Amino acid sequence: MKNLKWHKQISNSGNKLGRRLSLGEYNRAVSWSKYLVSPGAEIKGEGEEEWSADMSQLLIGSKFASGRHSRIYRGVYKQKDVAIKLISQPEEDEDLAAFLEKQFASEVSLLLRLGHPNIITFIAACKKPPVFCIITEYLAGGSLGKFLHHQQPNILPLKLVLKLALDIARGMKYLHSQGILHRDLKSENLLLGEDMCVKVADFGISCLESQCGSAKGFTGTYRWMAPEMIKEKHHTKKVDVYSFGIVLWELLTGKTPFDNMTPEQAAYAVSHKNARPPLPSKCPWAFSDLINRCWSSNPDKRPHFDEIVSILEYYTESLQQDPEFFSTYKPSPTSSNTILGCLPKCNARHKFGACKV
Ligand SMILES: Nc1ncnc2c1ncn2[C@@H]1O[C@H](COP(=O)(O)OP(=O)(O)OP(=O)(O)O)[C@@H](O)[C@H]1O
Repeated sequence: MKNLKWHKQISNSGNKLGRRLSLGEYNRAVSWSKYLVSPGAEIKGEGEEEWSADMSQLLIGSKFASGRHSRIYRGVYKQKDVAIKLISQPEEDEDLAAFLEKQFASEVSLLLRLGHPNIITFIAACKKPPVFCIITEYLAGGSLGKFLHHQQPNILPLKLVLKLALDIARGMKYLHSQGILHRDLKSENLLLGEDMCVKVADFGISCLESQCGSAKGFTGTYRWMAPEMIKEKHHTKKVDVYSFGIVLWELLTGKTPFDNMTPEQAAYAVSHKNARPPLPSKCPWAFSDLINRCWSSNPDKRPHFDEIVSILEYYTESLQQDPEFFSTYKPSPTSSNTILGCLPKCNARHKFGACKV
């Protein structure tokens, strides 16, 4: 909170704080915020009382990121550092406006029911068409994608790769245990908090498994998207496991998947030619085996997150006992059975310290 220069206070009392804004910034801030400050009638829909933000308690700071249809601002809500996602409905495109409203409602209703150290914490939301806002905890480390792209390729210590992978897998295991599919798991939607704790974020296209429907007209991100989803076929929780395999590859390489292709070319190569990003030549077997299983073209062959968490915990425990674990660990013909057979005895425990809630 300390170093923030607030440029806008969104409350009934108007703009109280501020550095000088550039004209562009000022126009943008005003054009977005006028909807939030307008005193007009605010009709609360069903269940809205539960999450509706008290706007007099909200300070909006500077914009620090953008999504396809959103802008993300830093802010303070009830004395807590927060991130505020502002979504604005375009006036000229009714279909998109309706889609964004539906997406907002769905994201809020899913976020409301979640509570886990590896899932972003929802704080409140506001609905003042044509602008909606979602307030979540602010994660100072930014996205995992940004973090990885600032590293030299292939040099993240394996211990850190393991810790980050385990955080993500635990968040996803919890999400699936709640019957929710994320459907857009990628390094840009994974945020870094204190102590390099990773939290899963952006539930804009997530759904309850029972209500997901087909993937027709789907807007996920091709480079991370499972082949059955690209083909708009029936899909299950296993689409997230596929995306996790790609994220694991990103953690090991620090690269963007299929960076020599357009997203559409990547989608075609994955779904019609079974293409996958190349594994590094020195990739420890323990990781290459897990990645290959996760991004298998047959969803049934992909492990569940329960198993992924167990495997990663086993690796963590083994690495603590033997610093050479990754270079000495070799596959046996029944490799995955070997790991799983060992798990109850190993009773692997996470020693990196849990993320703070
Ligand atoms: N709570 C937060 N703390 C820190 N950074 C955040 C937070 N929420 C979002 N961001 C940043 O903003 C970016 C976009 O956020 P988010 O993915 O939620 O928006 P979006 O509109 O759904 O984007 P898209 O539709 O393009 O996926 C993230 O990649 C991240 O860098």
